[in-house]
Amino acid sequence: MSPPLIAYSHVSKTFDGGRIIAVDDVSLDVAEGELLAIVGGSGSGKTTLLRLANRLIEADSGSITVEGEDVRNVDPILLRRRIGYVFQSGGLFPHLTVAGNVGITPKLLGTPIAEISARVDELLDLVRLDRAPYRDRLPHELSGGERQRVGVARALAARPRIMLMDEPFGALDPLTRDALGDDFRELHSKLGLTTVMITHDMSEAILLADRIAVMRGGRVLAQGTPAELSESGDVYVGELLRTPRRQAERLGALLPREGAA
Ligand SMILES: Nc1ncnc2c1ncn2[C@@H]1O[C@H](COP(=O)(O)OP(=O)(O)OP(=O)(O)O)[C@@H](O)[C@H]1O
Repeated sequence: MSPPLIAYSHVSKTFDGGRIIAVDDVSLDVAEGELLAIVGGSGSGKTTLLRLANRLIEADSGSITVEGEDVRNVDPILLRRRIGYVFQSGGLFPHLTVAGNVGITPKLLGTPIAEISARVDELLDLVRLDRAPYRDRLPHELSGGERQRVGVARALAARPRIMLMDEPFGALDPLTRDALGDDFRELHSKLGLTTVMITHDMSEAILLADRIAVMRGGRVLAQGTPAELSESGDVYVGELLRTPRRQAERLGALLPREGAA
């Protein structure tokens, strides 16, 4: 088996002079080509764990390797160029157009203007946004789903092998969320990405991810495929896993059968 693309080994991070333990002795491997979902309640340490990988946050102890290199030995700017990052709310620059946002990294890298323009078109195609109507719009002229598509396009601009996504579809209506989730899963496979995606929604994690890590109180309680997670004796993990099935059963009982409506 090839070595993990991202590996956390006994990583801890505290804030506020040690009073807040955000990440507590976490060891976690992300294999090449894998889509790993991190699931957990608010404040369980998901975002902190994600941002430790691209050094938006520095660990107190333990080690993190990305593509075999200890992140402490890599210049943070170069590291972030290798790792796409998608924010919960898109995180777009409000004063830049869609093309400006998507092309910002190639521009910073000194790419010639004509090439940037072609790359922007290519990226908009990848995330299924029509070029003509969207290129020149500002972020506030987009729907939430469109903003997230632009956020994904921008994160892919420097052709990273790794994508970190912080609740990318969390604030969207269920249909848009499903469509974006499916589209991203396809992109992930097509581009051969390795992705770590935060979600608080176990159904989304089961549907999209290859493996799931469950966090609570800064610790990873369990990790594995849904089948492996169901073997975990942890009560909280069991509760999280039962929720989607319970919802499906209740909906199944309440909704008329397809065709009968
Ligand atoms: N910069 C910071 N300064 C102080 N405390 C912080 C900081 N960042 C995070 N924390 C605390 O660390 C803990 C973990 O936060 P984190 O944002 O990683 O959780 P999360 O699981 O991503 O939450 P959410 O789902 O609400 O985004 C929380 O108690 C949070 O208040």
